[in-house]
Amino acid sequence: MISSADLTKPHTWFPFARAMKRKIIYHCGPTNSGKTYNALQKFMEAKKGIYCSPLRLLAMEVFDKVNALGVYCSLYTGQEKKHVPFSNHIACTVEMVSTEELYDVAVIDEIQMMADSCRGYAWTRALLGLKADEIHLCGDPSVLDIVKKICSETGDELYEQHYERFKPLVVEAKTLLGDLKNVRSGDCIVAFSRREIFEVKMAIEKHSNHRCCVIYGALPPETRRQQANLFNDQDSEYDVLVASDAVGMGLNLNIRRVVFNSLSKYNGDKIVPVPPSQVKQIAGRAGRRGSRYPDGLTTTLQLEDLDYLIDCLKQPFENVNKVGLFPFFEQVELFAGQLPDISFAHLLEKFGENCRLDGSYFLCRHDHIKKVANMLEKVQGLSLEDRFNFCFAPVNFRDPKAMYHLHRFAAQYSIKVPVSIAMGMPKGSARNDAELQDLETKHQVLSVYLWLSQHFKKEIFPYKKKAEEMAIDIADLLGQSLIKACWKPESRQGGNPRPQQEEDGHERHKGDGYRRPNSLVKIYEK
Ligand SMILES: Nc1ncnc2c1ncn2[C@@H]1O[C@H](COP(=O)(O)OP(=O)(O)OP(=O)(O)O)[C@@H](O)[C@H]1O
Ligand SMILES: [Mg+2]
Repeated sequence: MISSADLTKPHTWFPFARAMKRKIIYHCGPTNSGKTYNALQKFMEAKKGIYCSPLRLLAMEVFDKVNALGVYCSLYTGQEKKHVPFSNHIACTVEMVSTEELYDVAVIDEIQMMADSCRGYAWTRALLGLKADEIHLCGDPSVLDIVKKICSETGDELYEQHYERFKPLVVEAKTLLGDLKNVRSGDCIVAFSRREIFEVKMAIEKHSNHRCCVIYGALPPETRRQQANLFNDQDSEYDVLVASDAVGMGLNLNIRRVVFNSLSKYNGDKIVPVPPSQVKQIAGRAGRRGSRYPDGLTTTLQLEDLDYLIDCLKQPFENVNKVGLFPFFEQVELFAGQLPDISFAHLLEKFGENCRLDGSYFLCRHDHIKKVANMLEKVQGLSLEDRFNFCFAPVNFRDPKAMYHLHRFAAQYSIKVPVSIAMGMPKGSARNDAELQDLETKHQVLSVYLWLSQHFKKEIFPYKKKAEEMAIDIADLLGQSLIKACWKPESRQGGNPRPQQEEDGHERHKGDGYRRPNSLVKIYEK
């Protein structure tokens, strides 16, 4: 009989944070309502502050913005550390936040991600564990109740600050009538697979005078940023953006109208309707304050999708009643003591079956971790802790080449030889989709190398500098390739579109059924 793994009372895991009485300010509201802006003001005014971002791209954006305003700020993500001398401020990705360091002000952006089925634990950990006198949470109202409950357990004071959208989002009932010729300058066409994105780009460039930038999950943040800048730049000829839900979070883009190419997506298993919360978040990208288009519009390509769009926008934010947790290594290690002879993947499975949780928490999905654990099973000489750490490397497990390199890194690490990059630089920008995918994979591999070099002893990953240089060059080549891309996309394995990768937010809410309203509403207020 195995005794259970205890994940109850997670607030007691952070005794130092519990010894403080923290002031928590929840900036609560829909997209484009100034939540992050206001929280960042407090961050910048603080003597010592930390900003926790859902995405590398957003962390980089805050890093640039804050430094440009004269507040020295460092950047800390899984892949890079940019230390700015004399800085007392850090912009980091939420997974990287330290619960050891003391801060005056912390910002946790997109707090509703606590309920994300895969990454939720990182937000929960930040909220429970941050040692900051003042913590600003930014997000929609879906986790407000559960945050209240958590604060009553932790003994922190909670203040709410509610926001409304600066300008209402207007639904265009006309739609594009199924014809991409009807796109206009400032449109962002949203498609949910890489393949669809390139098909849309090709069709628009073939049948109109518009030129398209693209943003999707497999592109490095630097390339996404380059594409976003090109689209935002009024003087460039690139006036249309074709993007996946990778644009859904926090980015400031000059979008006049968000047009949904379709409203269903592959969730890693089957094609499902896009959940309303996500539709709202993406549609909310249109019409940002201070941008060229302060009034936002949204619509669909096909008339038959319009009802679902309106229905999603009308739905109130749902109330989440559980948020994510994942054990620390020490908790897994303690559990492993009872099962000395089983594989790591099996151990994780047993942990999942036997763990006890309080009613407000769920154990985050860890299929990705198990896949890596299985692949590394045969690599001898890795300690339990090494395996645990390798499994968190941000690898796209659907990409066999990337998995091969991760395996190789682990194998070299296990025999304690310096881990090599062993990958040549491409000769130039991509001339077809296969070459483009190759660039994406190469960047992925370098990104994993850089991540490992930050999470393991430096001496074992001595080619960090080289990997950084190569990653910059490849991101650049990807940018150049996208500018001239006009080829038909190829399928990856099996032709299924890929679900979003790690950083782009996972399926958050289940069971959002497809319902059609009877009436058509043209103006939507939130
Ligand atoms: N008081 C303000 N003065 C000037 N600009 C502002 C102000 N408040 C917000 N903005 C600008 O409006 C835009 C939207 O604000 P912000 O990013 O804070 O919205 P948000 O509520 O965090 O949206 P999202 O949910 O999409 O992250 C940003 O470009 C921001 O700089
Ligand atoms: Mg924001």
